[in-house]
Amino acid sequence: MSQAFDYDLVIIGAGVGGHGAALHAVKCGLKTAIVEAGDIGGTCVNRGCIPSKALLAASGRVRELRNTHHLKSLGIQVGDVSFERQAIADHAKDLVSKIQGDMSNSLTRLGIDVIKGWGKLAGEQKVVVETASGSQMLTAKDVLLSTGSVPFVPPGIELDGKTVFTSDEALKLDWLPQWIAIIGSGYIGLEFSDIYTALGSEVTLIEALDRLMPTFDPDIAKIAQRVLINPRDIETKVGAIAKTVKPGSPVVIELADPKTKEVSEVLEVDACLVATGRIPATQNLGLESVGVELDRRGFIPTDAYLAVLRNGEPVPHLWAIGDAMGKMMLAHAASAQGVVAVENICDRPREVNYLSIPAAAFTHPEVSFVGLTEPAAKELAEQQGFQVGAVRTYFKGNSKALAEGEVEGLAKVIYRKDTGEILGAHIIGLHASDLIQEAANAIAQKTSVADLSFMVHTHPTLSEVLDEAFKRAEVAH
Ligand SMILES: Cc1cc2nc3c(=O)[nH]c(=O)nc-3n(C[C@H](O)[C@H](O)[C@H](O)COP(=O)(O)OP(=O)(O)OC[C@H]3O[C@@H](n4cnc5c(N)ncnc54)[C@H](O)[C@@H]3O)c2cc1C
Ligand SMILES: NC(=O)c1ccc[n+]([C@@H]2O[C@H](COP(=O)([O-])OP(=O)(O)OC[C@H]3O[C@@H](n4cnc5c(N)ncnc54)[C@H](O)[C@@H]3O)[C@@H](O)[C@H]2O)c1
Repeated sequence: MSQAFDYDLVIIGAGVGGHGAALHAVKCGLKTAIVEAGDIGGTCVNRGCIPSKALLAASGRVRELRNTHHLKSLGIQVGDVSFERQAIADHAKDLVSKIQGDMSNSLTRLGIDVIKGWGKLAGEQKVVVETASGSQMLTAKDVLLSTGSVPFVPPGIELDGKTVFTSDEALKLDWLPQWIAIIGSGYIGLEFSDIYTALGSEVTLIEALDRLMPTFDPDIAKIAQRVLINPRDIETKVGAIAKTVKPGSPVVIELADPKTKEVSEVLEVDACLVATGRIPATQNLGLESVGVELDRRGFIPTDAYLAVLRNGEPVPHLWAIGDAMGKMMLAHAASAQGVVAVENICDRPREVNYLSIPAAAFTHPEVSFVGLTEPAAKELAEQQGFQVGAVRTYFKGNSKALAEGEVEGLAKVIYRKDTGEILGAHIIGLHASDLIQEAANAIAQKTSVADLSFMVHTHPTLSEVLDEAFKRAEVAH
């Protein structure tokens, strides 16, 4: 370490992004400190991935055990299935404390200084931390910003945290409303529709765009509508914005046309979950002390190497990752960026390949994807002059899915017909979130579908759904 600085690296924000960066920094021999104003683990561990997956796991079991038709087809009968709301909530809470504790221990075990307080830049290579016992100035050769994001609440929507709330409160599962409106059909809207309907609530899903799940590949969205929405107690309002939401009993929601803003309908429900996206937590970070301006949407501007930009040029020794820079708001994207930023700090230039980063919605069944949708792949093909192939394989033709009696599902692989390179893969079906990894690795390594078709998959497994797609792809020789 250079003697001129307190640390080689100071990281502001100990979410999964900051944590991943800190662990890699130690591996690279950097003397590291991490500053955290709230709970170690940030959104993902405390108010995101972890508690939501715990609620999905428990509510998913309730759904499964109440599906007498499915159980009967396997020769099983069960009596009445009941659950304790508070016990399910405690499962999520306990998991959060366990993982938060494990993360804190991993930092201290590796000799990383954890400084509790609000961190902000105080000029180049300087961070000031407002701690409970006063302010502390730190100097560092490099500074990494990983301050994450918070829920976005559109104007006109009033939160009270009890009847109108965001995922921050919903994850506590303090009560189960009989009728809940969920605004937004993105990841949070979809996962919470799964949780609430499994536990017996009626859901009204409100989406501003003209189709539900607007970011999914159209074929997948169609099946998702058929298996995740239609058979459940979910009413949908598509092409409608929640213009105003007033908390209380009942919660009153004015729906309006997104273009004219004219009120078209008024709903009275027991509760409302606002799941309309997230905004970066980038205020009061002292960015002005180094002359950096946030972009139009409040994200920290960065280049491909994750260096923070000032008037389009990298600021020396200042880096940003994760939800705060907003390239892909996912936990594993944030930690991958953390590793890449540290590599760049160590003068080993590296970029993140976003096309190979998979994403999943952990509904029942799950939805996952990596790379481009078919319309996006076709657009690229037109620009670059190549042909796109798309193969679809169905879970109903897979022995393992048949044995499980879980046959709803589709895998779709989109590829270049000339090179066989995979451009995108999309799956809906049992364990889709695990299955997508093979396609993600293939994209990262540019493996052709022709080569993948020779790789041997265990029989009988769900992985054969993708195997069949690789074998059916037609690549020019
Ligand atoms: C309900 C929900 C479910 C989700 N599920 C998934 C999922 O299944 N899979 C997935 O990949 N992603 C999921 N996400 C997204 C995921 O949580 C985020 O992408 C991820 O947490 C981003 O990590 P980060 O490190 O960039 O930021 P964060 O996790 O938000 O961490 C930032 C940290 O910085 C701290 N901080 C901020 N400013 C300062 C400051 N000035 N000084 C000191 N500390 C500061 C904050 O307190 C926070 O702890 C989910 C999100 C939500 C809301
Ligand atoms: N499984 C996962 O990986 C997972 C799970 C949950 C959250 N997340 C992350 O958290 C972030 C936030 O999730 P999210 O679901 O809130 O955001 P999102 O951006 O995925 O979806 C928000 C949806 O709300 C709609 N919308 C916005 N304003 C509206 C309005 N006024 N009325 C009606 N509809 C409106 C949008 O059109 C969009 O479809 C995402 O970026 C996601 O990456 C990931």
